[in-house]
Amino acid sequence: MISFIYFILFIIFLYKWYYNATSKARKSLPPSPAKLPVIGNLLQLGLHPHRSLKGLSERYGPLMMLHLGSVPALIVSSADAVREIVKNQDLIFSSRPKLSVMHRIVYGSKDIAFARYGDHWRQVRSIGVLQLLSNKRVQSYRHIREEETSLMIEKIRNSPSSSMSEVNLSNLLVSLTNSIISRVVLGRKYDGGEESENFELMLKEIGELLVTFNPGDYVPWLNWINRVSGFDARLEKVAKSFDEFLTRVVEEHRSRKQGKTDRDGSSDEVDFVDILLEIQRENSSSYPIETDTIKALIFDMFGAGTDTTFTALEWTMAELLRHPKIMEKLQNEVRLVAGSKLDITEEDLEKNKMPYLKAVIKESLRLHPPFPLLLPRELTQDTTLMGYEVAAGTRVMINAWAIGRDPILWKNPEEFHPERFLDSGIDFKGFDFEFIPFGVGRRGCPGITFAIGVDELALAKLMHKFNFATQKDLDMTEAPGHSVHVKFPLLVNPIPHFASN
Ligand code: HEM
Repeated sequence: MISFIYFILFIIFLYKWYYNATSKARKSLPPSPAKLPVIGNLLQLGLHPHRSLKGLSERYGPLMMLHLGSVPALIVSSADAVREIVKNQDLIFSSRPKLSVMHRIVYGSKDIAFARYGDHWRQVRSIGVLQLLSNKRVQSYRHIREEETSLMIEKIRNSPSSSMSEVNLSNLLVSLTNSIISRVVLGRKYDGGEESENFELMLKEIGELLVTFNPGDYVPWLNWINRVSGFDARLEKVAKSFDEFLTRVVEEHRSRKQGKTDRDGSSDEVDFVDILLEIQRENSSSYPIETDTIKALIFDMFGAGTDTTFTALEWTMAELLRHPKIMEKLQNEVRLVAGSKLDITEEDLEKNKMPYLKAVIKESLRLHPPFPLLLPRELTQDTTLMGYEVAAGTRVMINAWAIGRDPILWKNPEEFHPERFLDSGIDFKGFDFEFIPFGVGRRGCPGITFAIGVDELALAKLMHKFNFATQKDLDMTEAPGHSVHVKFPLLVNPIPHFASN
């Protein structure tokens, strides 16, 4: 009998010990919503993951762990957690996961945006920051921004429907950003003709593949679905066409350098392809740059640069159309600076001559960051973050959209109120963790100067030249996707402003 009692006591002891040990371990993991077998929390992401994740983080906290199929994902939804990452652990949070579509398109992640952290990324990032996107280089393309924005104004003015019915402003903004990036990167525009149509179709197809749910990225043994559904075949086809296009672009630039051909209608200025080929020719670095890397970098400039720059402008215009008083205040500022001049130039934007314009763009980026979840990161080492243990290999998603609407950080966060940025000193360069539309740390966006240069000038010119009938009930529904657009194109009624025309 006594041995039986000892046996029971021993079992109770074992149970208590096991319970304590496991609950201790459980306590140190970030909280997690319940998950389904195989697919984990994938269904909980919904069509607009930034919104669903904000809802979940209000229940589970600013650091939570989800399981996207078999991929563990840490969701970061507070400025404090971002501060802790950037200040103390940036290095181990600076890699990217392998995403199959991008990996195939950019030659096995040889670009900047999707390269894993390491020597290759350091090399291409420094080329991007120092050679392609430096302030000086961006400044040298000023005439392209001025010409293309003037062309957009002309198109609106000459549009047959102008002042009578609707102009599709979204299309014009896409075409503006595409034209600027094409001229800067490739040396010429692709507008009109078969080549341009193919180019646009390729970009569209890649965009569609990127937003198509890819089960193999989350549950590797479901990879076969992509083969059966035709997804893999589509990806192969567009990757091949894009490679053929980029090969032609590179060859054209090489032979032009050797004096073999003249480019029709293009200027002699140096574009990004010229710069990259020059770096390859010089071969001065210890890390020679392959032609595939050049092609991957060209893709990056389009992939990371066009959609985002256009989306930021589109949301800004959408908010202005809904807020007539704010639009009027902005028009007054721009028209006052322009004075009797017929055209706004970049000089008019220098030295903070248009503080309200800057505040309007910031406020729009706060409410509508084009990449609401930034770009995904991957943790390279086991770590402890704010008391929670997180394992190497965990995907990290930072909800910039939720942070920009956090009521603890922002007064009336859902309101479009640009005045909050006047005299506040808060900027988007990655040092103010409550406002991070361009990301943070080592992997933060290197294209800020480029993007803001285009957006400020385009917005100032639109405000200078036109009045727009306001649309208080404008549909602000978001389209699903990695970069989040207004779902329906902006149709506007521009009325030329007499004094500035
Ligand atoms: C309003 C416009 C833009 C927005 C909102 C934006 C936003 C972002 C964000 C959120 C990231 C990820 C940052 C992170 O992981 O912390 C990023 C990365 C990047 N962006 Fe931008 N971007 C814009 C325009 C541009 C432009 C115009 C270019 C180039 C022409 C560009 C090139 C890149 C590149 C190369 C990366 C990858 C950086 C890396 O992984 O090291 N972006 N951008």
